[in-house]
Amino acid sequence: MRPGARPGQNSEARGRRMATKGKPRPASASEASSETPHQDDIGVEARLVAGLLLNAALERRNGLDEALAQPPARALAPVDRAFARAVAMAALRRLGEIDQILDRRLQKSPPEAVRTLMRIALAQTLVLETPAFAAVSTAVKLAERDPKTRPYKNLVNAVLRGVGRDGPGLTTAESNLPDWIAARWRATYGEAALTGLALAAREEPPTDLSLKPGVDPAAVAQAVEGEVLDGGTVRTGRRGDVATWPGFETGDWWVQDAAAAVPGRLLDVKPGETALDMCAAPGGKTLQLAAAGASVVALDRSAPRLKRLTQNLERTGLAAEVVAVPAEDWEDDRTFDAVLLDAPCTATGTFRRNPEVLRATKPAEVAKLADVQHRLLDAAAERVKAGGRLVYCTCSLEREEGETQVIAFLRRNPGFRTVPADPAAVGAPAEALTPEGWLRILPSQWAERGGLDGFFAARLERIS
Ligand SMILES: C[S@@+](CC[C@H](N)C(=O)[O-])C[C@H]1O[C@@H](n2cnc3c(N)ncnc32)[C@H](O)[C@@H]1O
Repeated sequence: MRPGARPGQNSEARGRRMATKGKPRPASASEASSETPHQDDIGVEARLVAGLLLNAALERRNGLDEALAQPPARALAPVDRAFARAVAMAALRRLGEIDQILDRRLQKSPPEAVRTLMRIALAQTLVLETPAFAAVSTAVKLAERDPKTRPYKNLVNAVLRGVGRDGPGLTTAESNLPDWIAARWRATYGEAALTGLALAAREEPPTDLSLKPGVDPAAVAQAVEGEVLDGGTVRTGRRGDVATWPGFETGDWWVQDAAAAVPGRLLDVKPGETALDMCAAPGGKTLQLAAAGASVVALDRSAPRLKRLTQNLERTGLAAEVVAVPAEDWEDDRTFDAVLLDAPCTATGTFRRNPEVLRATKPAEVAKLADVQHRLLDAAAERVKAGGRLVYCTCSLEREEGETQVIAFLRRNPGFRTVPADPAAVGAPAEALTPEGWLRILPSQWAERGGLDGFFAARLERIS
């Protein structure tokens, strides 16, 4: 299989049997340690934490990462913690399908804590292909442990054994998307694209690396058993802690999804130019601009996130002036040849890497963030020199955070015009090009190569 190719990616979104056949997969993507042991050796504590992580992700944005830093998860050995995270991520990606299977077997909905135990067990058996005896016996032990779930111990046992005996039955990939999101994407992109998005949302993505100038992509690809994509990104299906991979310590590359690398290329900075990255942390795009030889100023309102940017600069030996400030409040009168606005957004395009975004995003947030983007775009425009470029991008699939922003911006700012993108020149799928010359990258594009995150990007130029 090619690096990052998705098992089952050609299957129908509807009416598909859920289990992925074939060899058991390792415990997960970037989340899993390469030391993941046999999953049947891992005990009930890891499963308990998997349930906590799943529920934290369902409750709040960044809930999973926050819960990973809390005592129950931190008390686990690293390998058990990696397993717990992998199970929670698998459950999140396939939550709708798992609930379809459960609901067919349950006459009435059990308490949430019981459902959690069963979700966690089915994520193991049907997605990670953990041996059924390990997943079922640990679920029953966990049910027994808590007075609230104890009365349901036999139900848990019967349901899980029933799925093991009879198979999961038909499930639909679209069931994994919240209804309001599916309805939105259907209306915006059409039924076929929705199917592609739903299929993309089920799978664990490959890892993409952007390289420092002078580093040979073929050599990196060989070292990480990957391939070089159009645009120069190296893609690998390798799992485990990237800090242990060849070239990390020496700063030869940084992790950046193939789509996230497109806006930086679209800005097309030349050595000696000045560039402003207005929402820069954790810095993937700042590194690109610095690597292209620009003199870069990187702003972000979040000092903790900028710490990661500074670490990334140090590791790669690249340079930028870093300022912790809300971009619209930056008291500095410089203007720049190139300005990048990678605006805060709902991040719905990143659902492959962060499946929780689909649960955490609420409809009202789209409008709220669109207001912030509007304000930041106007602040960005003021920083562009005459004849200079502005790239606006978001990792959202919502039109209000992409196309609608640029349409409204060009109406407000007749001194700017679109410079049409050339997808091949920036490593984007050809089908991402819109009639206006912007890029609308969908996670369902490049499906045969393992997909990519969703992004919107437009290149604008100040003509007066
Ligand atoms: C999409 S992320 C940026 C990712 C970054 N460009 C990269 O490639 O690594 C958006 C960033 O905007 C920052 N942010 C939000 N509001 C801001 C504001 N008013 N001014 C500056 N940064 C802001 C957030 O802290 C967050 O780091």
